[in-house]
Amino acid sequence: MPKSVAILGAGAWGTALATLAKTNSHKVSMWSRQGSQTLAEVVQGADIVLSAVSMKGVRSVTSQLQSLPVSPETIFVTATKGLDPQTTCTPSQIWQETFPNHAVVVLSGPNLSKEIQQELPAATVVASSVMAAAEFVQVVFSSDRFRVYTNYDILGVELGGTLKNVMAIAAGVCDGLHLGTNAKAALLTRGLTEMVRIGVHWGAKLETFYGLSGLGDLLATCNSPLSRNYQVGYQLAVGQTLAEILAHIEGTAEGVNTTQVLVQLSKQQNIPMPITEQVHRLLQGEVTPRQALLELMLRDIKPE
Ligand SMILES: NC(=O)c1ccc[n+]([C@@H]2O[C@H](COP(=O)([O-])OP(=O)(O)OC[C@H]3O[C@@H](n4cnc5c(N)ncnc54)[C@H](O)[C@@H]3O)[C@@H](O)[C@H]2O)c1
Ligand SMILES: O=P(O)(O)OC[C@H](O)CO
Repeated sequence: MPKSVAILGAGAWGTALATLAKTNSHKVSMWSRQGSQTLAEVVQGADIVLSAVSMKGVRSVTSQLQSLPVSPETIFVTATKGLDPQTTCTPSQIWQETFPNHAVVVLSGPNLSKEIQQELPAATVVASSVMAAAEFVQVVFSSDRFRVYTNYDILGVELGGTLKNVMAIAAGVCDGLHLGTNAKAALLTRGLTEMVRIGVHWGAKLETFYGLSGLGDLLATCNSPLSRNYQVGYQLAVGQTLAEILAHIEGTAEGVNTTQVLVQLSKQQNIPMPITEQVHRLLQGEVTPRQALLELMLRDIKPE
């Protein structure tokens, strides 16, 4: 039975998700700031409203939607991977706070949009406290090239996709400096430890970080030149400035803003995040990539 899917944000990810829903014969309408249709027209009668706007647009889009008549049955899906710099909220927290009576679903996983547009196989996770809503979204997007799993742990699924962007910047640096496979394995493993440490402290489930939305997305993003966050790290390592990189990058590298928010929170809450801290200092221009590496290697020795 075809469903009506409204996609907000016509960037790389919104467009790829629209393709997946259309391939399953659903009725898809898209909204973007530059588009010809109004937000009201696009969301009218939608079974699913899926947001793939970048973090900086989430507040503005939710508040525009709040004043529109949206059916109480409509499910909101968020596919944004970031943290709000003003409130440090995750995107799903903003959606749920704006629409407390609606089901909110997080969609997150190892999903490089260019590979999905090339029709390569991929898997993802849809998480919600309302399992019927997660299952509805699962059916709408599942196909022989996109395998969708459900999960109850909204926060864990959302944080996996968000926190790995910081590690992807570090991984790009690692590859740009040609530090080798041993170094990369150490970085990703210790990076995952850091993601787990803060995520579990905030209430996410440990096991979620070892699934598709955690380890899965970490592996995809940290090993692919298609990742914009990886590109930021790689280009810093080969001598470009952050301003030069951001001026030329195609799309959004959420990890730059996420690092800022995370460092602030980890300091306030006294959670050690050494890799994130060095990524932050590098993005601020306080250390060179080689100095950041040395700082990490020369930390006090300790048990694993
Ligand atoms: N591209 C991917 O492979 C991929 C995969 C999974 C998740 N994501 C996540 O999805 C989000 C979007 O990524 P993308 O690659 O599509 O980025 P993009 O830069 O290609 O697109 C971002 C979209 O957000 C919109 N937007 C930004 N600010 C807005 C505002 N104030 N009001 C309304 N719309 C606004 C832009 O117009 C654009 O349509 C990011 O959080 C990203 O981490 C991306
Ligand atoms: O291009 P990136 O770095 O935003 O990564 C895209 C997706 O998050 C990969 O799952």
